[in-house]
Amino acid sequence: MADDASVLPGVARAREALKDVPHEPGAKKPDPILVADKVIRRFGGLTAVQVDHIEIQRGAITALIGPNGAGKTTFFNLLTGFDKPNEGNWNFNGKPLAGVPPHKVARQGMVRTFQLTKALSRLSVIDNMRLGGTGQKGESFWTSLIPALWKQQEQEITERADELLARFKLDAKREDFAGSLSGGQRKLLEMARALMVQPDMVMLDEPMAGVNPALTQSLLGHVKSLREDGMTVLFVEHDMDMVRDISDWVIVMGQGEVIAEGTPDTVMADPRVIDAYLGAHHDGTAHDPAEVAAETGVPATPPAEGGKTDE
Ligand SMILES: Nc1ncnc2c1ncn2[C@@H]1O[C@H](COP(=O)(O)OP(=O)(O)OP(=O)(O)O)[C@@H](O)[C@H]1O
Repeated sequence: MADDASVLPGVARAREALKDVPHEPGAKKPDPILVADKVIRRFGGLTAVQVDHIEIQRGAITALIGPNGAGKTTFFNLLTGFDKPNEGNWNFNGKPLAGVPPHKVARQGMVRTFQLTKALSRLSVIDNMRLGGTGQKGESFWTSLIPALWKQQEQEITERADELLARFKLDAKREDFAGSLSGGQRKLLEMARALMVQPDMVMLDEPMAGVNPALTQSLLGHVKSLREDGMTVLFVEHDMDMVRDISDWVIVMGQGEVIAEGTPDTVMADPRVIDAYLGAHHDGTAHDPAEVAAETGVPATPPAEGGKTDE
């Protein structure tokens, strides 16, 4: 667990709330912001997602991990309305969200970022931010008809965008094309843009991918600050250092299902998790367990008895 657990109130709150939750797939949480049931997504003969039950604790940082192809991104796409399940239901803040399109999901307070950033490269940084602010909670048809109202709203959107750019240290890049930013700066821009809708929950798909080490700490700091601001964070990540550093809870997917849940330490020592990571490499390509361990942070040594070896 991170050392800061004793100093940051958001961390202490989240960990206290989760301390008696059983370490088992589908575990019930004391105050879930998101509850999903029997979510299935098939692509032809392949069942990419088959999640029986999942709960995400409000105000905590939850990591969703699992080997390549486990269904993490597909599950994100389903929850946020970018894809449709064959079956399944989920509630966010007590309201059913299945079948709701992405912009309405965002209005309900659930936003996401993408593995490959979606910043519009030929728009300036500030315009990317402003776009993130359209369709806000409270914006109505009538507002759009009355110039004084939409001008006021436009001004509020720009003010909020500038505040966020300052917070994410992108204010110096305000007028630059988003396309000129580094990979890490784009990740920051995407996170900042997601906050334009003042969400309750932020879903980050591989926030560390392509980020150079100079920006890593800053990105981690921003994710932690979301929790301190009372937001819920759910993120997909392969970087196990990041998972260990910032997560209050970890959910593991393997072949579309939730196979384990718990605190970072217990999950990473769980034989089922180690198996899933090593098993995922039983695909005909040669993989050295040590290499897998280096990539995933999951120890290379399989359990002494009954564990799979990567032969
Ligand atoms: N649009 C699609 N059409 C067909 N198959 C798909 C589609 N999207 C995903 N899949 C398949 O569904 C499975 C789950 O993929 P998904 O991208 O959700 O996994 P993931 O856990 O996010 O992997 P990664 O960590 O590599 O991003 C994979 O076998 C993938 O090939």
